[in-house]
Amino acid sequence: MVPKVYVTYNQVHKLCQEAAPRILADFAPNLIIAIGGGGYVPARILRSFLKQPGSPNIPIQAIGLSLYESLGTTDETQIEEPGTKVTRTQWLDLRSLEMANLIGKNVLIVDEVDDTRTTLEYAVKELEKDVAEAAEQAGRSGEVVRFSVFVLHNKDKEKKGSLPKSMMEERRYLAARTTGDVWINYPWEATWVHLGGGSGVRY
Ligand SMILES: O=P(O)(O)OC[C@H]1O[C@H](OP(=O)(O)OP(=O)(O)O)[C@H](O)[C@@H]1O
Ligand SMILES: Nc1nc2[nH]cnc2c(=O)[nH]1
Repeated sequence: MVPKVYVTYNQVHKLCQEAAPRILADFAPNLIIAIGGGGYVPARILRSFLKQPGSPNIPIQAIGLSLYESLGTTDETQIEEPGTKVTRTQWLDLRSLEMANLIGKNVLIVDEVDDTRTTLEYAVKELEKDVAEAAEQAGRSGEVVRFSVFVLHNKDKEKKGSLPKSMMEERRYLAARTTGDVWINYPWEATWVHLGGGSGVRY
C-alpha cells in the first residue's frame, strides 16, 4: 500500500515562494505553460512571486493532459492508477501570432507532481516539436524555445518517461521537494472540506 501524504494550500504557497528566486534567476520565463488540472494553482501562485516591479505579469497558458484515472473506490482520498497513454484534453496553437513571438524565448512548464514522468516527457516532447515546426514556418528554424520545468514534488523512483538530456544538464528542471514513492493529496482535490461554520461576515 502506497503511503498517503496531505499537502495544504499554505505549503503549496510556500513552495512556490521558495522556488521563485531561482526560477527568475535561472529560467527567466517569458511564458508559463500550466499542465492542467494539477499545474493550474501552482502556476497562478508562482506568477505573483515572479512579478517584477515595472514589468507586466508573465502570461499563463494551459495545456490539458490526463494520464491517471480514479480506481472508483469509495475512499474519500482516492489513489489513482496511471493509464497507458497520455490524453490531450487541451493544447496550444503555436502557429498563432502571439505564440510565434515566443521563438527564441524562455517557457516554464508547471505541474504539481512528477511521478512516472510520462506526462512531462509527453508535454516537453510535443511542445518542442510544435515549436520547431512554428519556427520553421516563420523562417527562423535556427532559433529555439528554451523550455524549463517546475514541479512542487518529484518522486524519487524509477521513471518511465525522460526529459531531454540538455534540460537536466543545464539544470532547467526544478522540483521544490523530492519525496519517496508516496501518494500526495493536494488541497484542491479535497471533497470533504466543511464549508461554512465560524461567525461573522463570510466571502
Ligand atoms: O509523472 P506522471 O506519472 O505522468 O504523473 C504526473 C501527472 O499526473 C497527474 O495528472 P492526471 O493525469 O491525474 O491529470 P489531472 O492533473 O487532470 O488530474 C498530475 O497532475 C501530473 O500531470
Ligand atoms: N494527486 C496526485 N496526483 C498524482 N498523479 C501522479 N502521482 C500523483 C500523486 O501522488 N498525487
